[in-house]
Amino acid sequence: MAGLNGEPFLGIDDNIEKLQYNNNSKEAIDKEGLVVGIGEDSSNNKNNNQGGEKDMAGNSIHRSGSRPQLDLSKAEIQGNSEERDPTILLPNQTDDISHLALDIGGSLIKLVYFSRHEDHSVDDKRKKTVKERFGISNGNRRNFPILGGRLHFVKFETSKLNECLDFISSKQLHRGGIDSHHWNSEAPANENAVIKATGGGAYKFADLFKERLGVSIDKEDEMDCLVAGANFLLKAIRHEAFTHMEGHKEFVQIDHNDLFPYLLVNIGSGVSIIKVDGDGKFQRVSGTNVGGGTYWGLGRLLTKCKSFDELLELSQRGNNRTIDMLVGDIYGGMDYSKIGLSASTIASSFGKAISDKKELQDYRPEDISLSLLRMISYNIGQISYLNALRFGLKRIFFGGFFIRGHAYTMDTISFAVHFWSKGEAQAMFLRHEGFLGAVGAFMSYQKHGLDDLMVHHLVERFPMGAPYTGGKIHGPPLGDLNEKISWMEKFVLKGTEITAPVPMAPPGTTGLGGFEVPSSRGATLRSDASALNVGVLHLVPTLEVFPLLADPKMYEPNTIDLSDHKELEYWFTVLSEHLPDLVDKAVASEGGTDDAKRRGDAFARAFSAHLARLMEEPAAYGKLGLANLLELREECLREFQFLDAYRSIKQRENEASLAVLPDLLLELDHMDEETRLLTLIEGVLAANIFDWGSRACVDLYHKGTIIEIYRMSRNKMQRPWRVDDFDLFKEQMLGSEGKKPRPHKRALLFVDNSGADIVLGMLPLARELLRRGTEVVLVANSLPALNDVTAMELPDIVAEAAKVCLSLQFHTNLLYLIPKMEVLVSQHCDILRRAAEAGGLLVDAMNNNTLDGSRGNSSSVPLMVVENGCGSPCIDLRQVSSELAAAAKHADLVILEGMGRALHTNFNARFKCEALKLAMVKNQRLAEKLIKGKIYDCVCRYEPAT
Ligand SMILES: Nc1ncnc2c1ncn2[C@@H]1O[C@H](COP(=O)(O)OP(=O)(O)O)[C@@H](O)[C@H]1O
Ligand SMILES: CC(C)(COP(=O)(O)O)[C@@H](O)C(=O)NCCC(=O)O
Ligand SMILES: [Mn+2]
Repeated sequence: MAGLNGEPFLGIDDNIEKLQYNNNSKEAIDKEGLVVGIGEDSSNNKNNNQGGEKDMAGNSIHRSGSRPQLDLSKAEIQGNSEERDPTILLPNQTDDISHLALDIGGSLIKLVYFSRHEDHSVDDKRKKTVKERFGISNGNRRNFPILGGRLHFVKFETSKLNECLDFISSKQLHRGGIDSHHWNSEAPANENAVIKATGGGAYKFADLFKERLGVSIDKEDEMDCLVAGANFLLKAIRHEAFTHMEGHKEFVQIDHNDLFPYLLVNIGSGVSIIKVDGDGKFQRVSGTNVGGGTYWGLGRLLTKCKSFDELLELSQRGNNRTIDMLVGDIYGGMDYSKIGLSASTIASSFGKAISDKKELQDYRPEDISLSLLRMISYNIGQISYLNALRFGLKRIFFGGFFIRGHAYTMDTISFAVHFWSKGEAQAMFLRHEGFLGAVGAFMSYQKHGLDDLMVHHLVERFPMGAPYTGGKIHGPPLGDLNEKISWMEKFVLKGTEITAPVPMAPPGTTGLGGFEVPSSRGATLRSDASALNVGVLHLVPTLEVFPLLADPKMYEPNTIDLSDHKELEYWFTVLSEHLPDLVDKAVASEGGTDDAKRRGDAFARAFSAHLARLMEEPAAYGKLGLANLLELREECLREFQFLDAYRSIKQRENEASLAVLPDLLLELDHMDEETRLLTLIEGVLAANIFDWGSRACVDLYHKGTIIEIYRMSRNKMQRPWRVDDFDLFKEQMLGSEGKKPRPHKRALLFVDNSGADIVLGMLPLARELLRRGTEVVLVANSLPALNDVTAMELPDIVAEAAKVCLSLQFHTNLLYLIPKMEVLVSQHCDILRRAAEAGGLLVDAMNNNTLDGSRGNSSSVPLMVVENGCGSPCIDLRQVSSELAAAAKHADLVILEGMGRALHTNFNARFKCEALKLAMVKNQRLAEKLIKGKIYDCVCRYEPAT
């Protein structure tokens, strides 16, 4: 069979080396015109497919029965009431809802505010068809304004209330938010605007709020709010709670059904100790007046520090032995081992200050600060333990801003709890430490329905520039991109502040109740502004857990453990080295303008800053996996408005691949079933080489045209592959000993890259499944990531593929050469078109292109496209789109393709149905680690249903 340029298309080519290294000649380029390369593309085809419909799926964490959630009066069904979930109109459900809640404490004001997503989602034909087919409707979308938005966390010093008021006013948060579409600057201020607030300041400053902002404060009980906030965060945020012992931070998986009872210790200015038995069920069992205010207040007097952070920073260079009286001081350097006290145990905090003839100025402020910090932390830990003991509680969660993510503080508290409970009780900390009350106040808005959200509905993102607005203000993303870029530019001049490490306390305990001095790693404490441990919470109620996961509770998306520091270092280097090239592509994708260059620079700085931050503190943003890093990079690009950096590369590769698709299909159709299946799988593996995220591959692309590289890759496809379950898969598909198995009912194909990968790899495989009578659902990204194909792009690609196949029927040259092919062609070339039509993919694209005029063959099994809900090269199957979840319901085969989706993530995932994982390993280290192989080895892993 003749392929491109008369060469056998799939046949073994013994000139691999030549193709690989010598064929980048001008001639080769001109002949095929298909050189893989960077192209400038000034087209502004920005596909932003974010946001979308909300489907509450009916699962809820908790509903507090007494709270009216919706005003249902005069509700009526809109449209067809026969529909499964018809749209319900709620005329009396008002949207005049406040988007802000406050916790005004003795030291700090905490703000939680909401901003709406800009809804760019277009309900294109594909989406409509998918919705109809899978019975997804907007009807059960709860009409809550809170759905499809973001929660931001900000704090101010209470003494600077004016800054806080300015902030609220500048963002118009008391009026619904300046970035909300529903707010209109011309609209008159709502006379009756009310904002929920808790903490003493809600009483103390109510008049000031009325005066300055014209809003009334609706006061919520502080304890109610603390508990509601803690319960929500513990249930809804995956990596909220962690332990911190001897410098080691570990996230704790909270079992939602086994959360209560627990002890909540909130260390603010003062300390509240609360026994929590359930939602809204709690009792404040104790407290202490020796808390965060004590440390800051006493510390300020004794050291003359100007800020809390300065005081904390001092402690890192302190030595408490100069001030504290140790057991050894009393026992002449010996342990008091009979009662388990080492010589270094503090017998009396500040005890040495009595015997010395020294004055305050004779002590180092560093030592004073450390002594004080240790005294207060240890004391709180001990009191907490005693209360846990009183009620037989094993778990103690610590919140409040006294903790401030500071390693030594947490280690001291943990030590006290561990020591006194003899390891029976466990101290845990919360990432949103000081925001519990504010979150609780926000939840007290009856209409937000926040407490219906579950873990998989929330996505936390860490936008750059988030905490840097207006100097001292911490938390919110800079609204305006320009502002953000300027900030990034200024930051470069300022040096390394943002990347300054958070000191980690090294192992320093004696195990006997003593505590050594923390030897700080960084000389400075990371300024609070850059201690970005809390991101922006995106509320995406359409997300669902992939229903085919065998055991969602045990599921861990990441394959590689980045808690191994060597591993972390390696991947950081890979990502850093890839950055210049990525910036080039991104800038080119936006036309290479000055504005694009400026954004490109800012993106590079922002992403580098993230990397530096995570290198110092890998768990800063929650548990870190490779998938998170790769997603962070894509998010960061989007933040600087690079919506599709590889747009033109993808286009070029698609065109090149579509041009040779007919030849490939003809060859395939000429084969017997068994050879064809093997050739198809080979094809998928070979075409996975087109990966612009892999350094090695990108180097390769400079050595040949797309088709040359594809051929070379194919020719290297010798079995057995490094992981080779092909025979098992073949048996499932074709049977053995004459027994034909039933074809799969529906296959989900998680596709990866554009170009050859989708066109010459996955589409032919899809076509084979369709030919066998299996419905095929192509699962593709919702948003661009590297050169991955998106769900939005797929219908056009499928339409083009169907078109070129169809043209085959009229390819007289071919028919002349192989007369028998005529029959074959007319039987099979139509498969893609008919299936795509049945799947609703061709409505627009193919209207005028059907050559034989026959349309709408509904007897064909459908080929469909669903979006996966993500914009990353990897996929976390705990958070997928409702489309995908719906499509999965009747699927009995899952095919995951590519390194990101089948290796970095999901390599170990188990499914309720059969699964095939296909990828080429395009990274030497991963090949060694994962499959004890080498770069360009292939994985074909088949797993029966579990
Ligand atoms: N930037 C800061 N300014 C003042 N205090 C801070 C700061 N960061 C952390 N803290 C500590 O946090 C405590 C306040 O914690 P928080 O949970 O906000 O309680 P409150 O509601 O009483 O203000 C302070 O007493 C202090 O110990
Ligand atoms: C980002 C990727 C997972 C994409 O691979 P794909 O899923 O397209 O097969 C991969 O390119 C990757 O891991 N790149 C970094 C490693 C490297 O440059 O070698
Ligand atoms: Mn990819």
